[in-house]
Amino acid sequence: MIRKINLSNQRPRVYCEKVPFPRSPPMTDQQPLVSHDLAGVIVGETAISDVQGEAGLLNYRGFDINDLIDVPFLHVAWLVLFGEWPDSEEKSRLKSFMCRHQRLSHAEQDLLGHVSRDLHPMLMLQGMVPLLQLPQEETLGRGLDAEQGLFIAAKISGLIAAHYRLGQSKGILRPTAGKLYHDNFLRMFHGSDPTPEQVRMLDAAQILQMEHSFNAGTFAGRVCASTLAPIQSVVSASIGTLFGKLHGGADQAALEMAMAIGSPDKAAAYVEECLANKVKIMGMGHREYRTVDPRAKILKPMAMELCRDPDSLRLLETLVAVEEACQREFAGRGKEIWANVEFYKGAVFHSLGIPTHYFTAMFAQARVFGYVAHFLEFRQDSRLIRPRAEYVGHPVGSRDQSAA
Ligand SMILES: CC(=O)SCCNC(=O)CCNC(=O)[C@H](O)C(C)(C)COP(=O)(O)OP(=O)(O)OC[C@H]1O[C@@H](n2cnc3c(N)ncnc32)[C@H](O)[C@@H]1OP(=O)(O)O
Ligand SMILES: O=C([O-])CC(=O)C(=O)O
Repeated sequence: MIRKINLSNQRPRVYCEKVPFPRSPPMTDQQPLVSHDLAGVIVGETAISDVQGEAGLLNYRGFDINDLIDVPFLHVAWLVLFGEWPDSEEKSRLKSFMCRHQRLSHAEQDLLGHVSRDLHPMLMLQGMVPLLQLPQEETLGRGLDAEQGLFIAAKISGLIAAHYRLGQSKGILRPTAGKLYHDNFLRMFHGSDPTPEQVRMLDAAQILQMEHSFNAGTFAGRVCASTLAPIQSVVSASIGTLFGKLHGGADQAALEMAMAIGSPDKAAAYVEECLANKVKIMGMGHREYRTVDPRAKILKPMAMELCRDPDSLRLLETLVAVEEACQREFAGRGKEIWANVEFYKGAVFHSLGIPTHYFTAMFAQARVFGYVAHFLEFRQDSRLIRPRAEYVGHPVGSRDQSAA
C-alpha cells in the first residue's frame, strides 16, 4: 500500500513502495495523492530506457547512448523496439521495409496535397498519421502492432520530405532501394545526394532523440493507449504533445532565438533581460536532468564540426555565448539549469539545410520509434489511466438558474 504526496513546484523524488503495476490501491477515504505536474512521481515501469537525471546518464535497453551513436540508425530502432539487436536477416528485411514505406502511395500523396502548404509540419503529421491505411499482414515476424508502428515511422519520414517539397513547389521524390534510411530521407527532402558525413551526423542526432522514458509525449501516448485506442491515435496524441515549446518545440524556438539575438556579443544582455522578465530561455533546463543533458554533450561538438559556413558559425557562437551567460546567471541564482538536447541540435539540423520549422517534425521522425516501443510494452499489461481533479468551482445550489 502506498500513499505519496508531492508538492507541486518542488522537486522531491517521491518513490513509492513497490506495488504491482499497473494497479494502484483504490482511492477511498485515505488522504489523496496530489501532484499538479507529476514531477518525481513514478507512474509506471519501463525496460526501454533509463534517464539518470542526477548523473546525466541515458541508456536505451541497457546500452549507454554514447555507445549507440555510431550504430546504424535502424539497428538502434530495432533494439529500442524489441530489446535485442536484429539478426542479419532482420536487418535486411527492416531496411527494405522502411525504404518501401518511406515512399508515399498515390492516395497518401493525394491526401497530403489537400493539406495547406503553410500548415506547421507538426500539425500536418498529427493530422496525417490517423489517416494512413495501416498494413494488415505481418512481414517482419514481430506482430501486427510492431509492423504497423514501423509502417507509421517510415511514412512520417516520407510525409515530412513530401510536405517540404510541395511547399517549395517541387515534385515529391521516391526513396532508392538499397540506400540507408537517412540517406533516402535527405535526398527526398533536398533533391540532391547527401554526403556520407551528413548521413552519419543525422543518424547520430536522430539516435539521440529516439527515446526518453516517460517524457510528456510518450506519457500522452500511454494515456491514449490505456483507453485501447489504436496505434495511429496513440502516435498522433504523442506528436501533438511533442509540438509544444516546453517539450519538442523548443528545438525550433532555440535556434530562432539565436537568429533573433544575431551575434554572440548580444547574448549576455538577452539572457539577463529574459531572466529579469521571467521569460524562459529555450533549450535550457530539463525536468529530469540536474546537470548537462548527456545528449547536449554529444551534439555540441557535432555542431562545431558541422557549422563551418559564416552564417552557421555565427549561430553556433551565439548559442555558445547564451549557454555561458546562462551558466553564470543561473549559478548566481542558485539554480541548476543546463543545456538540454534541443539547444545545440538546431545548429546541427541547420547545417544539414533543414529549415527551423521542420526541426520538431524531425524530432517526431526519430521519437516515433520510442512511442511505438512504449505502445508495445504498455499493451502487454495496462489499465485505464484516469487521475482525479479537485473540484474548486461553484457548489451545487449556489447559482442562479433563472437566466438559463
Ligand atoms: C525534449 C525536451 O522536451 S527537453 C525540454 C525542452 N524545453 C525547453 O527547452 C524549454 C525551456 N525550458 C523550460 O521551460 C523548463 O526548463 C522545463 C519546462 C523544460 C522544465 O521545467 P521545470 O521542471 O519546471 O524546471 P525547474 O523546476 O528545473 O525550474 C526551476 C526554476 O528555473 C527556472 N527555469 C527552468 N528552465 C528555465 C529556462 N529555460 N529559462 C529560464 N528559467 C528557467 C524555472 O522557471 C524555475 O524558476 P523558479 O524557481 O523561480 O520558479
Ligand atoms: O524527458 C523529457 O522530459 C523531455 C524529453 O522528451 C527529452 O528530453 O528527450
